[in-house]
Amino acid sequence: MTTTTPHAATATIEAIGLTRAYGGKTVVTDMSFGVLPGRVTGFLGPNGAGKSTTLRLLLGLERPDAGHALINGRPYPELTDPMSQVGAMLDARSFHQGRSARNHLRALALAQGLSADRVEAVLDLVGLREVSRQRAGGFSLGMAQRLGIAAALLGDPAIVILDEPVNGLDPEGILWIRTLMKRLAAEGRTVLVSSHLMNEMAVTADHLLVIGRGRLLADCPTAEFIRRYTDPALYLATPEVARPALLEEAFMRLTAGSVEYAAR
Ligand SMILES: Nc1ncnc2c1ncn2[C@@H]1O[C@H](COP(=O)(O)OP(=O)(O)OP(=O)(O)O)[C@@H](O)[C@H]1O
Repeated sequence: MTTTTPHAATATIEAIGLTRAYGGKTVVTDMSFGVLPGRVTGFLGPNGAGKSTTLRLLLGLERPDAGHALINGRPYPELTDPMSQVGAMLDARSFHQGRSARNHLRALALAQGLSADRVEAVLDLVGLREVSRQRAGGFSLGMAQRLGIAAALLGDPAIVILDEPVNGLDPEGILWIRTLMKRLAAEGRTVLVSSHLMNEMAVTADHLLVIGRGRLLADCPTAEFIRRYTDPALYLATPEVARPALLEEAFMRLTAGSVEYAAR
């Protein structure tokens, strides 16, 4: 494994030896990393690599078999005002299908002691005001993603965790989420986003955590990852401005032995 960034004291998300097994199969193994504020960190891995499981462990939705995870220095269940510290979207469609978008957000705000003003603020932020009285169950995937992000941002958290936020979106939706993630990072927030879309991560993520078969394979800036894992001849032959496009090649080379469902 390559670690070029030491676990700085300012990491707001920390995984320390996280390990999780299902039915005797270990899917996350001794995973340790720190995520820093002020940049977008991409969490990359092939299908089944353990990305979602790791995110659930960070958020206290599952208990690790070994190791632990810290959010702002504390395990998630010990956070006093969790939605104000960390906002997450793990599954865009996890809302009550019959409720309007506004009522869904109001219920979340009420449960967390957040003001109703925050509901209006996030509706504006994600561009759902016009449709906020419509039944969320009838939303398109793009609208559902926006609602999920609105819920994640309800508490104005300094840490934002998004699991595959651009999956299935049209170019306009992808551009919107990309711009939002960069803006949140520029505001000094910690942004951790999982994806298996290389082109997207190449232009969005400043830093990468790459995993394969439940193990951390790389933890370094995106540009360094590309330089390190691309075929050297190809890297040198590629103009600097085009190098983000090499992320896929670098990723494939690094994770070649870690693909769970490869065609043989
Ligand atoms: N609740 C569960 N019970 C049993 N096995 C599980 C459970 N959740 C995940 N797994 C298994 O753990 C492994 C890692 O799954 P996980 O969803 O974390 O990977 P992922 O990297 O997010 O994959 P994808 O990109 O396909 O969503 C997979 O083999 C998956 O089948």
